Amino acid sequence: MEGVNEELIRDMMISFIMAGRDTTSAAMTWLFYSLAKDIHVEEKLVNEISLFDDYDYGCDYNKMKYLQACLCETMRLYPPVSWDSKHALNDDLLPDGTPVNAGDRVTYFPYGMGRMESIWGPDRLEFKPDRWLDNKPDESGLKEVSVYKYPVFQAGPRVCLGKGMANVQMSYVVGSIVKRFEIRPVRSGEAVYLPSLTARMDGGFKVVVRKRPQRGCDTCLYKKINN
Ligand code: HEM
Repeated sequence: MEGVNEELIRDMMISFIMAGRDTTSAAMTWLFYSLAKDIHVEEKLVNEISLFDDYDYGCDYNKMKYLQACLCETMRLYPPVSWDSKHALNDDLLPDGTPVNAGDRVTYFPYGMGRMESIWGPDRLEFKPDRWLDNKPDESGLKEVSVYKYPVFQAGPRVCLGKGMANVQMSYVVGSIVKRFEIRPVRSGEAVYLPSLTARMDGGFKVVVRKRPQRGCDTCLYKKINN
């Protein structure tokens, strides 16, 4: 492509493919895997999804609290970006006094942080979307968790530019699929998390897909309740 900067094209392709595609597909793979392992969580999610129209999954995704909680919990245990490094240009001092010298590599580790007892408590290794729900009767949101404790999308000035879009995409795809189909793994046993630039499931996720009995959800109870 004459006159077009090849490095720019390369960088944009990396952004499209790695930043925008491999991350969301990895997160959804682990979500389908986690739902198949815990049918109570799956049942609760199907109940919530059946209150919404297909159209709402993308537009009103942040009203679907349990779906958001399932996505957060999946990415806590299986972050699409398991670690990431930066190189210091100049000497610096971290807020806790740790010196960083020019050229040093500093790595943050979402996979490790997602499994730390000091952050998530003794049940840190369990898949429990409820831990994200704010159950105060007057508020219906998700708990506020500092992005510095949960750096799945990075934090600060270089936070993921596609975070909002990723949530819309994943809510739409997961909502549409879970509403219609049951996904069950072909293999039994624990899947293996393969950390890489974007993390994958070893061998992929081979599944059997069955049509789910419909619950008359197209009447969109959510709108009826709220109008
Ligand atoms: C679950 C999905 C996603 C996760 C977990 C995720 C995670 C991350 C992380 C950890 C970074 C920081 C990387 C670094 O500091 O080097 C990042 C950066 C970025 N992400 Fe995402 N991402 C996701 C989806 C997306 C999507 C869908 C897009 C675009 C449509 C996107 C676009 C970007 C871009 C452009 C950056 C670079 C931002 C910068 O350096 O200023 N991401 N993402």
